[in-house]
Amino acid sequence: MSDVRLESSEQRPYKRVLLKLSGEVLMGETSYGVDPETINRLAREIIEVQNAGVELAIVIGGGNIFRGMSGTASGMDRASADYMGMLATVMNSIALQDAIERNGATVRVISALHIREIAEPYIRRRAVRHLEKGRILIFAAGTGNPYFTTDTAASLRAMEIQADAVIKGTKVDGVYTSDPAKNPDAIRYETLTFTEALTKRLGVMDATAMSLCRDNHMPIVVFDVTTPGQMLKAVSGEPVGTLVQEG
Ligand SMILES: Nc1ncnc2c1ncn2[C@@H]1O[C@H](COP(=O)(O)OP(=O)(O)OP(=O)(O)O)[C@@H](O)[C@H]1O
Ligand SMILES: O=c1ccn([C@@H]2O[C@H](COP(=O)(O)O)[C@@H](O)[C@H]2O)c(=O)[nH]1
Repeated sequence: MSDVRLESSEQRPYKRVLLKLSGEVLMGETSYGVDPETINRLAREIIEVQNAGVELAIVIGGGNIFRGMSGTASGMDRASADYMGMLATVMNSIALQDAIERNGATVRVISALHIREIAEPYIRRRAVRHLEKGRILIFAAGTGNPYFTTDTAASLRAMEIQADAVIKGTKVDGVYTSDPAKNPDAIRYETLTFTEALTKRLGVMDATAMSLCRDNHMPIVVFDVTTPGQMLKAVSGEPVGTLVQEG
């Protein structure tokens, strides 16, 4: 793994980024939970980004755990099911914290729900201070509110910590004209405006998250985090995936 430092502003447009990691990518080739090899590889890439001089805060989804429990959750009160989803993100956050620490970097899990034995509570100014001190941050439990998603949590926290961009690492390599998992003829956008993404209902990120980023001028890069090396390229401003920004 390289240990490049990105010095010029042309090479490194992003000094502080919010990385949204899809929960499902943590599964690797397995069908549920966290694959040790995959999370270890992601941890190394995260540290590589930090070593390049980028301040990094992370929000992880819960799809690898929660989607597997959707049968259990069906018929449940929506808010209760959502709290289960948020707890799934806490488990993923702890797993990622462990993997990052084992690879030698300093990391803090900050939770939107109070679980003080295992994670710090979310206090915005404290979170920013951690970043300034060079610690990697993992925001667990989404927004702490039901009826939201971790995409929205990523957008919200990006605004709060004054990140330069949200980079969404997922299993698709960008935003397509329609869901590439369902339509093999879908075409990938290299760039896209928020208005286009919203009016065409391009489903890679939910509308609440998109609108929040649009209204607060926060660019989003959607990229394939299953391909090694893409994360560093995404924060370096190299053309990877799809850049969603104002027109
Ligand atoms: N227009 C589109 N372009 C790209 N992907 C799309 C589009 N519409 C739907 N998708 C789907 O969006 C999904 C985004 O995946 P992802 O797993 O990141 O979702 P998530 O809800 O953020 O994460 P999690 O797995 O944690 O719940 C992909 O599975 C992809 O097939
Ligand atoms: O702010 C939030 C974030 C998440 N949830 C619930 O958790 C699951 C898992 O998150 P994903 O973004 O789908 O990976 C989500 O489906 C919600 O049920 C939430 O309620 N509030």
